[in-house]
Amino acid sequence: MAEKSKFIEFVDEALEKSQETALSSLFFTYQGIPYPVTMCTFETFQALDTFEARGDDIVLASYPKCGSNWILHIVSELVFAVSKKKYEYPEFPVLECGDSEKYQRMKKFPSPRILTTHLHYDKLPGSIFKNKAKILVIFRNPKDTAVSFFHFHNDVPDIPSYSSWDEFFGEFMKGQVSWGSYFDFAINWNKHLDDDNVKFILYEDLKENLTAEIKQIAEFFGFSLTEEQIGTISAKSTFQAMRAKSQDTHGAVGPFLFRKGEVGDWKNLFSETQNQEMDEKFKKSLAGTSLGAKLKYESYCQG
Ligand SMILES: Nc1ncnc2c1ncn2[C@@H]1O[C@H](COP(=O)(O)OS(=O)(=O)O)[C@@H](OP(=O)(O)O)[C@H]1O
Repeated sequence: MAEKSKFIEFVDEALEKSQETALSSLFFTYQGIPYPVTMCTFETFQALDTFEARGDDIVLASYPKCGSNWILHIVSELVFAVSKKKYEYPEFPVLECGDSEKYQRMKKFPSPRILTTHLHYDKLPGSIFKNKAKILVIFRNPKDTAVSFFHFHNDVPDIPSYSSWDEFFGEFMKGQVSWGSYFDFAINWNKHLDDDNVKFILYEDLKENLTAEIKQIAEFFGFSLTEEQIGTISAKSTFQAMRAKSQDTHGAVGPFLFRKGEVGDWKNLFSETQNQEMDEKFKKSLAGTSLGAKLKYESYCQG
């Protein structure tokens, strides 16, 4: 049997810890943001300051459930296409997850290193900016994000469940979920989406025109690929293709992580009152901002 990847090894350990963790003790707070004790530690956050980014690191930033694994797959395939070397994850790719020694080990990893993160913009290690690593940030509409987050908790047998969608919705709106508030995350990123070395993409655009978006991602990272190569990567990056392989790539959690992959699933769970509450929150926090426009809220969250 093939050796377990670092990715699956880490996920399996987190699931094991989750079995013994009640929802009420799932989170610890670091610098005002709740994180799951099953994946993050205080010591690792302290050690994060020692992380030395490189100019050729590839940083993939997102709030949970916005398509992090999707862009990780796409970018890994792009790296593979240009280097002809399969990108192996020497560590669990989420920068802030794992033991506190990981940043020392990472010093030895060859470039380009692909790092994913759910950290809010102002919590990212300063060396990422100082050394001008490129950051691809993916956003998804907040209603589908919340629904995906809820299902992940309640569908994966070992992860602590909420008593109901209504309970989860309340916690999501308060930002009392892993990696904190979607809206704070968005507000934090809003001013930086047009910064040098930052590229914004929208889950819904990726869904609508995968090939064109992959081309743009390749251009952003300076990867030169033929139309044919882009087409091949696009075919391998559809929801169906990724879900079919999810057990091999992500272990037991795979089929739960690649759950539905649709736009508009929120219509199956949101009540009218919840719709109004989120629309109001969006209006107060993001409407009229650059990110607010980029999210195309009216198209994806209303009607
Ligand atoms: N290829 C492709 N096409 C469309 N949608 C996709 C794809 N890959 C992942 N996904 C969907 O992304 C959701 C999981 O998001 P993340 O990978 O960010 O999750 S995590 O925060 O890292 O756990 C989760 O959304 P839901 O299906 O709505 O739950 C995944 O299905």
